[in-house]
Amino acid sequence: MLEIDGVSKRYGTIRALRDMTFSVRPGELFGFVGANGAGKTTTMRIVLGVLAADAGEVRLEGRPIDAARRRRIGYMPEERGLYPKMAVGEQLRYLAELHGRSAAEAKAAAARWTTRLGIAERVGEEVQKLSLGNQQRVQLAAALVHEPDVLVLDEPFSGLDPVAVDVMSAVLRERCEAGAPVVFSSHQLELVERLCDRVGIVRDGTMIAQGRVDELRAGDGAGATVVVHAPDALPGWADAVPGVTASRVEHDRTVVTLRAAADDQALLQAALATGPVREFTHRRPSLTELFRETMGERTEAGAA
Ligand SMILES: Nc1ncnc2c1ncn2[C@@H]1O[C@H](COP(=O)(O)OP(=O)(O)OP(=O)(O)O)[C@@H](O)[C@H]1O
Repeated sequence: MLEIDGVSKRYGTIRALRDMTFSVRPGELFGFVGANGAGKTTTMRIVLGVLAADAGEVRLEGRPIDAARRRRIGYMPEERGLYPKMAVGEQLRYLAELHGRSAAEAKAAAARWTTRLGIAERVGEEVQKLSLGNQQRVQLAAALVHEPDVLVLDEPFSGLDPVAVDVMSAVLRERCEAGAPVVFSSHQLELVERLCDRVGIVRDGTMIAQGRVDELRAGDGAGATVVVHAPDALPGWADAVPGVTASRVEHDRTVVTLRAAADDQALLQAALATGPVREFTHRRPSLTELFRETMGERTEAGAA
């Protein structure tokens, strides 16, 4: 189990993290989501010891994390940490050896992961000559090549094509099934919803909601999502209706988010006032909708 417990961090006057607390269990895929600047990268850097926390503690298997335990983590940093002029295979073997693998183990692991990640033909090429997506595959191989017990990945899916997304997803799932706690940050919320066992939503350096997506849906602050097909309605017709926190157009429908506990009758009346209403159905909010709702709620709470 990887535990982040009450971690705080300032950069000068900026409070990047405030009492950041969450844990990732063995065999669990944890999605770490939040707006730009929310504190995800800072948290991951502290887990890896690249940055020191001002307060709080990171624990692995119940013990404060130290250099030896950190070597058991596979890390994909946001700034990506490869040597641009080194050949792919050489680099992976070097990184595995740096983490204590023998030369033979390093060679076998480099071959295994480059094959698994579809970059076996690139092993002799300099990293800087690869496309960005392929560099990212090498970066994932670099995080895996020492057979880590834990994975911490900063936006591993950004910039990947759909095939690479599938490969990355399958590899992360496999690592979980092998018992590793895996945490990754992402702005691709559909992907996070599809892939993750649990999700943590971070805002202004603190965790404001965490759990399975269905738990977040059932939470006190979760609103309702209503799909309305009112063909004669003008754009923005739902915006001023009491209880509505967001609305957007999806194909020919309006998808409306209602504040938790808000009544849908005002919305129905507003829809009927525009002309015929062909559909008025509640649907389970997606993680994207829950995220917007959570953010909106906090903004309102913060403004109050
Ligand atoms: N080296 C630094 N010096 C000063 N401020 C920093 C530094 N690194 C991050 N910050 C600030 O700390 C806060 C948290 O940044 P962080 O990079 O952790 O967010 P993030 O959630 O990873 O964002 P993104 O989704 O944009 O990658 C932001 O306000 C950011 O501007």
